[in-house]
Amino acid sequence: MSHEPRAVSWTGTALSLIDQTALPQTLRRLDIRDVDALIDAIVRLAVRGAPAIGAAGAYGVALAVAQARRENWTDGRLADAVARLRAARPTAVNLAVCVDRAAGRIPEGLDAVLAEADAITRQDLAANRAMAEAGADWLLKRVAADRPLRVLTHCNTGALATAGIGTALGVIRELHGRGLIETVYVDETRPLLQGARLTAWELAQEGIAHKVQADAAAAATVVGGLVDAAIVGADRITRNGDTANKTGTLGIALACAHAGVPFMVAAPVSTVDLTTATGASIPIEQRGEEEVLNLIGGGITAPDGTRTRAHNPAFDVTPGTLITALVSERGVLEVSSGQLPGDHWS
Ligand SMILES: CSC[C@H]1O[C@H](OP(=O)(O)O)[C@H](O)[C@@H]1O
Repeated sequence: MSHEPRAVSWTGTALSLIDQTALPQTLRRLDIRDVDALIDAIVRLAVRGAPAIGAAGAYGVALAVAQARRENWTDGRLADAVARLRAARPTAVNLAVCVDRAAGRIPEGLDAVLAEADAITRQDLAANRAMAEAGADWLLKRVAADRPLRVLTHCNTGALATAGIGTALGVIRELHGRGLIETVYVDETRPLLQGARLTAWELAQEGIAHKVQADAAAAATVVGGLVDAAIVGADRITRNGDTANKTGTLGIALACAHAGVPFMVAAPVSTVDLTTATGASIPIEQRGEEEVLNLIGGGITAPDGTRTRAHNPAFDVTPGTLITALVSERGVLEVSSGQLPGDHWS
């Protein structure tokens, strides 16, 4: 699949986003011309995925600079808009890092900010390609099967979540391109169904065989010998290899460890946070209860009028000790064997 249309693209005067809340039923784009509209799109997951929100955040700084010029903002108002954009979602480190990179160019003017955002996009595109190849090569050597592979993935880590072909889904695309994917087990990824809606949509566009499954089925799929490997993305990776990713990832890693199935994390180095030592310090986004309860009509009301509550952490943290391979554009670290990002990617 050509990864056009891109999840995030700059039109020259506005930020054009695929509205991921409308997929798979409708492919439509949002024309974003101001910072608050972009913050809303990020919070609603109209644009989502660590590298994609990083790129969107960088172009969002350009929107803020253009808006400041149009509306005669003070420097303080511009700084406040940038700070709100940077904080739109707390877990994916890419958003803060990319907003900081673009904001650092503000003194040079709008063109310099746009140039930084373009560089971020180009770097992610190249990183996707490099990690797809490195991840596929490592996996094929590790599994050493003389047949196409059966893999499991969680959430969406494809062209919709990045500037390129994807992270974990990029590895899967590379394997498919070599004729080495038998099927992909796609976790639906409750409550927002990024797997069932977005990953299935991306795989279907390219004729990559896949089966959507309930998140609750993932452990038995792994332990039952139905997959050769699990490949997931990341939102923040700390110095010791602990990795925050979509909620449900930890359970897959535990099942893989129990079953001796390779567990691979694919992420660009822009997702590695070398300022944070362990996963205990990663801020985990807590999202609205309605996202969990909507499926059952908003929840149950007890006779005394109290209503069902919901617990909705958007991410969980997988210890590096459960990660067989961490692949980025800088190569593969066998984290569970002691190869840590803090030692190798500083
Ligand atoms: C290629 S990073 C994708 C990463 O981001 C997703 O989270 P969200 O859909 O909330 O943005 C998920 O954790 C994926 O692994």
